[in-house]
This record gives sequence, C-alpha cells and structure tokens, in this order.
Amino acid sequence: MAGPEQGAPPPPPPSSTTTTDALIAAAAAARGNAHAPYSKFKVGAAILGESGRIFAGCNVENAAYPQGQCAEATAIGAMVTAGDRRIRAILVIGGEAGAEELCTPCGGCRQRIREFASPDTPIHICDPAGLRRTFLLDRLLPDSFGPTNLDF
Ligand SMILES: O=c1ccn([C@H]2C[C@H](O)[C@@H](CO)O2)c(=O)[nH]1
Repeated sequence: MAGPEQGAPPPPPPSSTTTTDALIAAAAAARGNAHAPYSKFKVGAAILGESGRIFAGCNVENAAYPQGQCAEATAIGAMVTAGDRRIRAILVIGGEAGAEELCTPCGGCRQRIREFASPDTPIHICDPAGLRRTFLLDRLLPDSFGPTNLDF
C-alpha cells in the first residue's frame, strides 16, 4: 500500500491566514444564497466556533420587512443549533468591491455577537474583493451589556 510520498513536505500548520481564507470562502458562498429581493443588498457571514467548525449564514429578507434577518443572525443560529456556544471569530461580506462604506454589523447584530463572544473577539469585514478591515468587538460595541450583567 502506498504511503505518503517520500520527501513530500509536511502540511503547514493551520494559521490565522488559512482560517480567514476559510471564513471568507464560507461567507461568500452563503452570500450567494442570500434572499434579498427588497434591498438587493446581499450579505454573508461566517463564524469560527469554539470547536473549530465554521458556521455560515446569509440575510433572509421578508415581504413583511421587519421580519427580515441579517446574515450574522443566521450564522449565529447555525452555530447554536450545531452545539457551539462561543464565537472565536466572525467575518462579514457585503457591499460593493472598494466601496467607501464598510458592511459592518448593525447594532442589533453587534449585541447578538456579544452574547457569544468576548471584547477581544475579531470581527473581519470584507467586500466581494476581499478583507477590508478587522475590528475587535469592544471597538464596535463598547461598554456593552452582556451575559455577565446577569451573572452568566
Ligand atoms: O451587517 C449586515 C448589514 C446588513 N444586512 C442585511 C439586512 C438587510 O437584509 C440588508 C440591507 O440592510 O442587508 C446584514 O445581513 N448584515
């Protein structure tokens, strides 16, 4: 039985670059499935969970507008459904390549992320051309109210 190829270099250890690339791929694929007929603004999100698994989501709009759901909320739902409870990193893709405005999470989603993340959890913001900027949660939601306020 043939073993590994002699002399082949060992696979590189996982790095934050490959993790970010995997999050970008998952979020971009989810964005492709977004249901955004009203805003036409498609968004994808991907979460690196505590288990090392990646959970993706897209925005799901509704004819009754307030019933629409953001991509981040969909991804958080997928994570919780699968049994993970901590967000190690989250990545969002939306908007136009090179647009001045970044597709940062809305206020409600910042709070949703807070439930499962820490002040130093990275939030990567991408456009369809790639990574634009990384914020820590504490920068987007300073002095936040969270589970610790309720002794959790
Ligand atoms: O971070 C964001 C910002 C916006 N949206 C969605 C909500 C709505 O469907 C559309 C326009 O606001 O984009 C997200 O999913 N995530």
